[in-house]
Amino acid sequence: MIKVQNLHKSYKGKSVLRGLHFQANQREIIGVIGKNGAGKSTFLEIIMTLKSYDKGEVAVFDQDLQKLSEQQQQAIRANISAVLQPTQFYKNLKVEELLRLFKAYYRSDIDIKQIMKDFKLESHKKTYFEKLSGGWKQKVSLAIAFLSKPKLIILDEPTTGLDPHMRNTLWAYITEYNRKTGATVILTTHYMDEVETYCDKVLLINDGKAEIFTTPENILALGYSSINDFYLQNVYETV
Ligand SMILES: Nc1ncnc2c1ncn2[C@@H]1O[C@H](COP(=O)(O)OP(=O)(O)OP(=O)(O)O)[C@@H](O)[C@H]1O
Repeated sequence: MIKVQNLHKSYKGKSVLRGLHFQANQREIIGVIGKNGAGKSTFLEIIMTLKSYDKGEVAVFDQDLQKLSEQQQQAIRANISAVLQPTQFYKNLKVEELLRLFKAYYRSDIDIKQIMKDFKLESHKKTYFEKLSGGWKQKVSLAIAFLSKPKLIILDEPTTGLDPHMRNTLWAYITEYNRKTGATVILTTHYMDEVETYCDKVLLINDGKAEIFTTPENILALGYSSINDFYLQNVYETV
């Protein structure tokens, strides 16, 4: 699905990624972790073809991103979905209307009633998006992301700000969607319990590189009591 070799990216001389290696196969759920500012979002945006990079190779669906025309990049984007940042555009629409709009946009055959049930959105289906709390907005954005039936789904901190029930609902949907469709899911998170419970692999970005890229089981087999314990012992706090 994705192969990244020796990826380098800097912003105005500030080096963020410095030789990152990564690979994602079909059906994998991969958690990307690392300190604030480690470069996780930058990495996801590069894979999504939203950001350029300075050096290295990034292949998505077997195609080298740097060799693609704008049109070919569009074709790749059609198979990727991401959590959309809510914009002004959402403001004057009710939850159900928004979902119907995106269903039409993606020409999706997903049943709106079903997706509202899966994400437990029914009680707010007639609420205007702008009136929802932050967590509910996040949940609706996630439901929209799944509407396009992507082969690759990229989620930047999808559970930040969600209460435990909402986190549970979201993870139930991610794992079920992954099981049913074989889609690959790559997400960033600061919750190490999510990595331990739900992810097939974990990528720790530290000093611009993949400090670790393996299964949570392999990390625990090294003797750590949890992924959180591993993180705290290996990633030094920025002071
Ligand atoms: N457009 C930009 N221009 C300049 N610097 C940027 C830009 N985007 C990100 N950066 C810098 O690059 C570094 C990595 O940012 P990035 O958002 O990728 O980190 P992150 O790991 O996702 O952080 P967090 O966990 O806080 O969300 C940070 O120091 C950030 O300030």
